[in-house]
Amino acid sequence: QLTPTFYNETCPYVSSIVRGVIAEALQCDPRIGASLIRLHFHDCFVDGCDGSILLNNSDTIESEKEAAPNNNSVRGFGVVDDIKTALESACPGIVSCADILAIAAEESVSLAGGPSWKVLLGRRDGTTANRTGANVALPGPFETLDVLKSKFLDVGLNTTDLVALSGAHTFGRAQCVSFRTRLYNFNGTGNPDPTLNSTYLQTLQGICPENGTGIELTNLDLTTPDAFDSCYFSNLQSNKGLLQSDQELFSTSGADTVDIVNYFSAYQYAFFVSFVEAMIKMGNISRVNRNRRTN
Ligand code: HEM
Ligand SMILES: [Ca+2]
Ligand SMILES: [Ca+2]
Repeated sequence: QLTPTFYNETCPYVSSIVRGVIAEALQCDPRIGASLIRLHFHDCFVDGCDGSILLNNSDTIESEKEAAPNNNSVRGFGVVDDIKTALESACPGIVSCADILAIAAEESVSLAGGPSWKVLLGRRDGTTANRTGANVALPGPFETLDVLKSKFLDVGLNTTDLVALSGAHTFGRAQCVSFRTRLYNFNGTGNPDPTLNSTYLQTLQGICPENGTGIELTNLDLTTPDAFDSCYFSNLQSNKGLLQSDQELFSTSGADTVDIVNYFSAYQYAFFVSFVEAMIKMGNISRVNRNRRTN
């Protein structure tokens, strides 16, 4: 059972140490907080929050880092190493890597102006990685809302959690490959995605030429790219979601997610409350409860 007081005796300053390293890294990399919360998400969805995403290839391990949703996309491992180094000097052998990712996610959100919360701690690091699991369980930007919902349900997260957690796209960047089909030939129609604002479409076409490399970067939230706020949801209301999976939350006709988007857009505080609740649920995903669900 996880508890916020897990390191009170053994590493009382763990959170401020993690925060300090991230604050330092943010000075030269305003994107790093976004990258860190994404690592926690991609860890927890695959065999629970056990640090599995951090393991490298070896004779016995096929890393998750090279699974399709992660390869050449997730980043921040150097800062995780820096955090680990700082903690090893303050409290050697105490803090698990899975807990480092959970604390780093919370500190990243609060440093970007979002909510802060008491992170539940006491996760154990696993010794195995699951590349196939990562390919199967992690959501993709071209998936339908129904598929996204079911991937979240598989790990015990409901539709409100899906919408709230998608709000993490209020900061960070994406590569053109993650949304370029929307700009030129959407679903083989030969036309752009009709749910994409036409001015924003032109901007994005300028950033992502049809025959470009696809690794060009742009902000997930065009309004406040580095601030953790509810602009992600107001963007969706004006058809300015970057990923197809973002815009679907608002543009899928008749979907129960539309009211939730409108609510989070109108009441940033409600978004923050639901986001915290969903982050705590996500941080509680364990391999055991996943097996129980899928057996
Ligand atoms: C709902 C399903 C989701 C899908 C389909 C999705 C997909 C993506 C994609 C395609 C990218 C850009 C990757 C790239 O181009 O390299 C991205 C970035 C990001 N995602 Fe998600 N995501 C989802 C949910 C989440 C959740 C639940 C969180 C965290 C709670 C999250 C946090 C982020 C962040 C912060 C970034 C930017 C990372 C950076 O700048 O390094 N996403 N996501
Ligand atoms: Ca994991
Ligand atoms: Ca923002």
